[in-house]
Formats: sequence, structure tokens, C-alpha cells
Amino acid sequence: MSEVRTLKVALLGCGNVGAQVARILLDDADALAARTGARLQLSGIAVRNLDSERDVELPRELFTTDADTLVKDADLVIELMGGIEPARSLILTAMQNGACVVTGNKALLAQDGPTLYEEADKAGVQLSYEAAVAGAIPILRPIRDSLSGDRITRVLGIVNGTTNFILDQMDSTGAQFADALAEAQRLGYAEADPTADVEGHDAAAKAAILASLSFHTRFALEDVYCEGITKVSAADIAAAKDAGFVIKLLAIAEKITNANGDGGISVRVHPTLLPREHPLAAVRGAFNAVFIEAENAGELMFYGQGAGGTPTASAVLGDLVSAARRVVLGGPGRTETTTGYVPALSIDASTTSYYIGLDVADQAGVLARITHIFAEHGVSIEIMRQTIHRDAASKVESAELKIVTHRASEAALAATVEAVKGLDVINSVTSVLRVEGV
Ligand SMILES: NC(=O)C1=CN([C@@H]2O[C@H](COP(=O)(O)OP(=O)(O)OC[C@H]3O[C@@H](n4cnc5c(N)ncnc54)[C@H](OP(=O)(O)O)[C@@H]3O)[C@@H](O)[C@H]2O)C=CC1
Ligand SMILES: N[C@@H](CC=O)C(=O)O
Repeated sequence: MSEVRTLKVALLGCGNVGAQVARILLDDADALAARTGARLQLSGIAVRNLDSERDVELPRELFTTDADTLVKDADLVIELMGGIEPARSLILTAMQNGACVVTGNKALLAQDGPTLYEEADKAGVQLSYEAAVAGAIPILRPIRDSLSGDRITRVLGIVNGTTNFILDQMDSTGAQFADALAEAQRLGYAEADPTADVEGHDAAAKAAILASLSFHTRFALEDVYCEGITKVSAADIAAAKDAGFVIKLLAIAEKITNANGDGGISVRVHPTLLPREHPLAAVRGAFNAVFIEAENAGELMFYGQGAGGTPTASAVLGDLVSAARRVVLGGPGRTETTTGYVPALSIDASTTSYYIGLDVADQAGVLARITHIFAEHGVSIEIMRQTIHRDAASKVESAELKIVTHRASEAALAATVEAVKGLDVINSVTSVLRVEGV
């Protein structure tokens, strides 16, 4: 019987995800050897602080603070430190030394992906990053491989577990934003700096990766319009609920073709109202889902745990097995293809439906004046609902107006809202939110 080869695996980082990867590598060593044709030997774990408490009990002698030396002596490198440096330099060193790399670092990929992909091509190694988008859900490989014979036209995803968890807690239990965020951090969903989650930057990095693979063009973070959930109030959530919607932070990448037949790709992240019966509305807690529309395949939906150490470790291990097989079989590295070269469009080029909440004086002719302004700006109204509030003591009457529009451009909507604000019968504009799926 021929001797099974041993591949040295260097692990960079032993936090929420890294600790679970180390556990699985040690516990499932025999199964992984059977699947790859090589023994995957965890050669060391680089961390910042040797004395930090770990979620998993691991042999102390594996730990080091000398990531550079560890990387230079590895066949396969798993980067789970996060952040830009030293992760970037260590990945480059690993690849230049001939090691295949697996990472979950979407922030780094969205900022500096092209340099890393080029280096992987040059070195003939594999750079894989399934864990970087939507945790455990196999989504990048299906887009890159399974759908490579099709044309994707639209990707709509809940790709940040922390914000989905927060919005879901606020919607279902009335939890406060800060409490829900603290719980998401405790459960290991949030980034080291949770600002990246709540301001939408993490979802924007994932949107850039999804758009790049889906449209065979490199999109960077600056191509993505980004709005997080920090301005979503309990009142917005209640109003949405009352009108039959749920608020989700969506990452959207879609092909937009204008009347001349040209156009580009709009990539954006923002809080969005979805009808409660929409498939993405049912995605609760830290779960993620990605909804894809393709010319031939039609609609596809991928669903699963989008964050957390153990689910994310599953995606990392899948990439590691694939990389190890490649080393064993001697195949070339493979990353994404960039044959599309379609331009990234600004948010102004996209159209969507909108929900607008208005507090108005309850006077004759108010509705006509408001609808006139919408018509003047070419924004068509799909649903309009009025609720009258009477204050018995002061005898003041006001009306709450909820409007859902047909698809309109950002520019037309913004001009409509500005004009409506100028009416003397408007007390306040209480909400302006984008809507999908109506
Ligand atoms: N958590 C999740 O659900 C998911 C995370 N990801 C991505 O995976 C990566 C890791 O995330 P997560 O496990 O949550 O992160 P953590 O913050 O929990 O862990 C980071 C680890 O990296 C180590 N580390 C950080 N900086 C350095 C450095 N300069 N030198 C050596 N070691 C360093 C830390 O060491 P020490 O312990 O000593 O401080 C720690 O062990 C990130 O890129 C994240 O975006 C992707 C999908 C899901
Ligand atoms: N912080 C991220 C972790 C996974 O990518 C999230 O909440 O989704």
C-alpha cells in the first residue's frame, strides 16, 4: 500500500471560527485524510496573545505568535485573523511560497482582492474564500462553477447574520438595538469591531464579492452603495409590520440595461422592506439567504447559518479539502474569472419601490395635493392608506399616511419627498424606506 502524504496546515487565528476549525481538523483527521488522500497535519496556530482563553481545548504547543515562520513552512494556510494587515502580507507570503490559502476575510478580499487573485494565479496556487460570504452556505462555488454556463441577472441576499439577528429581535420581541447587538456579539456572530456589521460595511464587502463572481467583473468596496441599520428605528419596524412588511438589510447586485441597450451593474446594501410572504422575509435570527435570478436556471435560493464559529468552520474545511485534493492531484490553482468588464452603476441608476410614511394635517384636499406631487415627479403610487388620529383633549386631528410606490428611480423619489416636505399640511416625513418584492 502506498504511503499517504502529509500536508502541513498553518492556522492563522484561533477566535470564533479558527478555534472550531482547529477542533475539526484534530477530531476528524481520519475522515479528512480519506477525503483528500493526504493527512492534514495542523502544524501550528498563530495568535496575538498566547494566554487568551479559547473556546476549545487545544494542545498548547501548537500555539505561536510567529505567524511568518509558521506560514513559510506550510503546504496549506488558513487565514482567520481578520483585518487587513498582517493578514494580507501573510497570505501573499504563503502563496509566494507555493501554499494554497483558505480565508474567510471578506474585508480584505473586497479591499485588495485583485492583488491576491493575481498573486494566486502567478504562483499557481488556489485561493478559496467560501466562508467569506454567508457563513456555512455554499454560495460562491455554485455561482463560480455550477452557474458558469448561465447568465446571472440579479442577486438579492441577506448576508450579514448580526444585522439580521438584530432586526429579527427588534421585530419579534421588541428588543432594543443595543441589547440585540450585545447578544449577537456574545454568540460570536459579530465582527471584532461590530461597526462593520451595523453600518453595512461587512454586507457591502460580501456584496462586492457576490457581484464580482456573478457578473465576471471585479467590483471593489467603493463600487457598492452602502447604508447600514443604525438609522432603522423601533417606529420604522412597527410601521413596516403594521403595513405587512418586514425590514431586512439586503445586499443587491443587479444588471440594469437602459433604453439604449447599455447599462451596467448596480451593487448596493440598504435596509429594505419585504412583504411578509416573500421567501427572504422568513429568514430569521443569524440565518442568511441568497436569492439568485439567472436567465436559464430561473430563481434559486440558498439558505443556512450565515455566522458563528462552527457553521463558518464547515465552509473553511470544505475549501481546505478542495485545496488539499488539488495539491495531491497536482492541478493548477483556480480563482474567479473576470471576462465581463461591465461598469458599476451609481445608486441613482437603480429603481426600486418605496415606502413613505407621512404625518399630515387632516384637512380636505390634502391627499389630492400629495398625489399630485407624486404624479408631477413621475412616481406612481401602488398603495395608499390613511389612519386618522384624534386627540380628544386638544381637538387636534392629524392623519398618518402610508404610501407604497411602484418602482421609481432614487432621484425621482428624492425630489418627490423634498417637494412633499414643502407642503404646509405636512407635519413630518416619518419614514422613507426601499421596498423589494411587491
Ligand atoms: N465570526 C463569524 O461568524 C464569521 C467570521 N468570518 C471572518 O473570519 C475571520 C475570523 O473571524 P472570528 O473568528 O470571528 O474573529 P475573532 O476576532 O474571534 O478571532 C481572531 C483571531 O485572530 C487572531 N489575531 C488577530 N490579529 C492577529 C495578529 N495581528 N497576529 C496574530 N493573530 C491575530 C486573534 O488572536 P488572539 O485570540 O490572541 O486575540 C484571534 O485568535 C474574520 O475575517 C471574519 O470576518 C467569516 C464568516 C463568519
Ligand atoms: N459578522 C458577520 C460574520 C459572518 O460573516 C455576520 O454577522 O454575518
